[in-house]
Amino acid sequence: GAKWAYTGPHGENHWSMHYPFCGGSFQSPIDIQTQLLNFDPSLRPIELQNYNLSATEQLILGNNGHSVVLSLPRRMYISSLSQRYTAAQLHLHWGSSHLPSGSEHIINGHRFAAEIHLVHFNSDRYPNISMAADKSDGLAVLGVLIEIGEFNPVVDQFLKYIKGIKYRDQKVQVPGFNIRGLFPGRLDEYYRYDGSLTTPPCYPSVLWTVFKNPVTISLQQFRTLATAIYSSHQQELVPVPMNSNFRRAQYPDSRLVLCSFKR
Ligand SMILES: NS(=O)(=O)c1c(F)c(F)c(S(=O)(=O)CCO)c(N[C@H]2CCCc3ccccc32)c1F
Ligand SMILES: [Zn+2]
Repeated sequence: GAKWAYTGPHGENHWSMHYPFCGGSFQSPIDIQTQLLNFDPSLRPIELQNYNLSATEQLILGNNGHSVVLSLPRRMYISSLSQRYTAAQLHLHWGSSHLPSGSEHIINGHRFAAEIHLVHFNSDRYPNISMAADKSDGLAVLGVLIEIGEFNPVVDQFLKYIKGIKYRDQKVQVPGFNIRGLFPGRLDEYYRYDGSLTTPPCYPSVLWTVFKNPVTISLQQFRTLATAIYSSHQQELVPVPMNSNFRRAQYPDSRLVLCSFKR
């Protein structure tokens, strides 16, 4: 599709020119206002199957010009939703080295340092993610908020290879690891709402789950994430650093944001 960016003439205020859904309803991310949440007792703990990958499994870590993306094997899936949602990839959104504030979802106006998204598609109904991406029940994305603090040894399982994907379209192989370790301890405490892809084509096709409890990465790890990669190709004359790759909060409209926990 047409090229898009987070700043400049192809920045988010221009996305709807080539991607009409970006100007539509049910857009993500949003500012989660905790005093407006609706507790929903039917929201069960998230159950993840086959997330503990062996080191003999090789994953592809890539730079797609918009984010750092880790491919995930299809045997990983979410089993606690009404239909099976099979893993496709995980990617991150972050700030810049002098502004460690780049999560997409914000809580009461507070932006966290970064955010991990694990993208899944409804494999009960669609053969692959491309067929699912524009369907209202097509995708389920799990969001994990990241704040600066203790070093994160699980994030480092892929972050330590980031120097191999400095430029757009570069890829490296990464040994498998326990992807469950990227999540906070409590998979029963989360926010839930109907939203969209946060990048073009912005399809309103995502069942969003954002975990209440953030995880940490160290300031050094954050600086590596925020300074190591470029959204431009290696042969381009002007290297474009990749940082602040987050979309601003969208209008909630009349959407209800549910939560799986009281207080
Ligand atoms: N924040 S977000 O909404 O979760 C989110 C991103 F931010 C993001 F950059 C990507 S992307 O890297 O593919 C860049 C352009 O879509 C995706 N892609 C998903 C949905 C679109 C179709 C597709 C096809 C194969 C694999 C992944 C995906 C995305 F879902
Ligand atoms: Zn994302």
